[in-house]
Amino acid sequence: MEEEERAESTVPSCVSMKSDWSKGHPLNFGIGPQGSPLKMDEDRAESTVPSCVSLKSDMSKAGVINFRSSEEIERGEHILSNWDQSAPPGESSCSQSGSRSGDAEMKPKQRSDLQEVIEGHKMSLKRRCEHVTEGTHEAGSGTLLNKIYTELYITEGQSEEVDTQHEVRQLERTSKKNIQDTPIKCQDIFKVLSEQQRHIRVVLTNGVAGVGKTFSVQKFSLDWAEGLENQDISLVLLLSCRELNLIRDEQHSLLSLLHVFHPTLQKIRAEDLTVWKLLFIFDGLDESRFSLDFNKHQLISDVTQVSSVDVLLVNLIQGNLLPSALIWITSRPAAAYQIPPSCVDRITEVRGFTDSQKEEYFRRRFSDEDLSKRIISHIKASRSLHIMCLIPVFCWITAIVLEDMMTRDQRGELPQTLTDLYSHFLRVQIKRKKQKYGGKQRPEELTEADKELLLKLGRLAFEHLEKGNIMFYSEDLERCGLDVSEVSVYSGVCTEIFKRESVIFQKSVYCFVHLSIQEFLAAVYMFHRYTRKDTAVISQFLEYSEPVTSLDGFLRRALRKSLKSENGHLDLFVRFLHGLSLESNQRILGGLLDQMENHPETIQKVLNNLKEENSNKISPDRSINIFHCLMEMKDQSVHQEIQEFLKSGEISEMRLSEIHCSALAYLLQMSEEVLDELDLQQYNTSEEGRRRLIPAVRNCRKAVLRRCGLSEISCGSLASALRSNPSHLRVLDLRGNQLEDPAVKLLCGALQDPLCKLETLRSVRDDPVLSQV
Ligand SMILES: Nc1ncnc2c1ncn2[C@@H]1O[C@H](COP(=O)(O)OP(=O)(O)OP(=O)(O)O)[C@@H](O)[C@H]1O
Repeated sequence: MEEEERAESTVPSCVSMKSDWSKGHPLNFGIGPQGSPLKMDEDRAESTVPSCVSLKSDMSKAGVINFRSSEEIERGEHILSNWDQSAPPGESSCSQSGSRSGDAEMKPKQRSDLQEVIEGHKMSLKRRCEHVTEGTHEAGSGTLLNKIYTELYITEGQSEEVDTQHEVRQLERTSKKNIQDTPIKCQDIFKVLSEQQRHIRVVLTNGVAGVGKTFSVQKFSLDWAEGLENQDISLVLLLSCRELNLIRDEQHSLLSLLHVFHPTLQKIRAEDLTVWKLLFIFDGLDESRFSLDFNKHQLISDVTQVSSVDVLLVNLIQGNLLPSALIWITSRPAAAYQIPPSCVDRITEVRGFTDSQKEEYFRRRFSDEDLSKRIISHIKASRSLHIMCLIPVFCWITAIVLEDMMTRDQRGELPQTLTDLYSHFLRVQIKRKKQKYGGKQRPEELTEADKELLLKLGRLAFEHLEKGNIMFYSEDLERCGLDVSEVSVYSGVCTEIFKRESVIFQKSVYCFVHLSIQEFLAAVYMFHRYTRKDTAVISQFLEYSEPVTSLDGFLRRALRKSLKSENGHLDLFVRFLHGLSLESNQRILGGLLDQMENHPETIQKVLNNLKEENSNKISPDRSINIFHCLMEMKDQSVHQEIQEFLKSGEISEMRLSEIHCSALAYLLQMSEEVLDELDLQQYNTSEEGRRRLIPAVRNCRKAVLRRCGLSEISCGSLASALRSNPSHLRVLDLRGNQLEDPAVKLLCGALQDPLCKLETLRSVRDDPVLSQV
């Protein structure tokens, strides 16, 4: 890959998910001249495209958790400790722990037994947290967390509106969050840091997919288990929500639940729990399949009282059960609303890596200093990659791909789009598998058996993506024709694609290492079905009975289906699907997909369809994904035209199509400059085009949306913009719109939100409700 080439690299971005995965904005805003709506820094003038991330996924890819049986633990792991129960002074913020109050009444034998239990637990927790599956070449040999763990940028407070939108968009917005919130270190998460703060009992940590929430709780737990931090806490009890799902239908007491998930604690008695200072960590609330009802539930205050898991959780969080226990919940933003703010003493947000932390990550990851330097300079040269690397999981994927490209003899072009990046990623995984097993073919070549296996994984990925599932059981695998033992071998080798997550009660749970990988494999599978003319699968997916015969027809219907999804769970998938239609990406996949001979006219048709797609009934926020699909197909025309438009400074001169408006909305929204005024009437475009500009309201001080024919759907977008944080909007002019009741309700809700900082609202004259707000 040539240096020059890289500096020009464009695209995108990426990731999704329920994902709430990501935020980059690689688009080139640098060119706003004086008088254009944007004022931009010169050094950004060369930047190109966007980035992005998605994922609802709810899967993080931290280490495999192996629950060991209590017999195992009893057999060999009693550590007679010299652990000092007296906590180092000043470590904790928790005034009400009462943690050791019962110790005085304990007999020495009892106390030493308990110390033993705690030491055993520490050892087991250490074992669980010290290795992660990140980037390992060898099956089963996880990397040491401490070797690769890089400090993350975590802040106190919440910067983004909590909504249920797709993670891709959340990530995209994240990239421009202002960096003025107070940073907080992971180990200080329960500490009182200012005089205004009171005792911190419940902490809620938000963050988009892949941003490092699981890594943070693992690091916190490891430091505690190794005796380094937070030693005033007697027991750290790490419970991942995806594992709690496994006992969703069972009845448990809090005590028996702990025995199930932490067999080392078998000897613990109910009274121990009430006198010790405990910390419960619930990692990945977004992955939980139970619904927490804080208003109406059974009251539980006894750790031996049996109930359902969700009721136990609600009582713990509300403080009815073990009121002095500390609670740390992590979640993607879309699910965090489940916890009422009144129960939460501190909200933090993991925001990923700052620029210097990104570099630190690559330095830690590669012992070869020269290689890490080259990788860092490559990433810096490509604005889109650099922005994507704000999210650690993309650092990881980028590191794997670039390491491979740079250590290979023949060097290809640096990945420009997400599909490029993920295709390379899959190819590297395949190669690793080959290197491990040897074989006659060149490492890149796939055997028929490999293809078959990957496509079955793709089917699993697709079928469950549609249903919103990210965890699978053996039965699910079998239903897709996957042999569980085969998958174990495969996942053992390609640990970065698919893994066995945990084993509880002899039941294995599997998942893809990240939702974006599930989305990518799902797209590979669907594209393969298309090339094989599998009308049954295609029609079922598209919910369309007529056979789809052309590539452009297939992609158009897939796009429409994705736009219909309320939470955008197919957005990244459909972006990948468009990217996979390019021969260049099919080639990277080394024969996994049948190489299609696409006539340039067909590709042109697909591009035209994207540019002309009518999104009348689609939220303007969602319409931006159409522009991302275009970028995924490496079509720069719309992007360039918008750059020209911004450069010209004559905003009312050029006629803007709807896709131009989505591109512009994206650029304005992601710009680091806040626009003084956005007046939709100034743009020479259709009514629909004007509506597509609404997402840009997020990044301006005054928005004039007069006579725009605002519908309920566009008001939904507007309401979300009003709630965004930081909120720049002070003046909103809505005159000349006939708003229906549901639209007014949406706006009223947003106007009452504490995040909304609006000072002046010029509303519809004959809409008394809105004018009163
Ligand atoms: N602090 C860190 N240092 C180094 N790598 C990190 C760090 N945080 C995250 N990563 C990388 O990003 C990946 C995803 O991180 P993690 O699983 O913690 O994200 P998450 O926020 O829990 O995501 P999800 O919401 O999808 O579960 C990790 O497997 C690792 O490769």
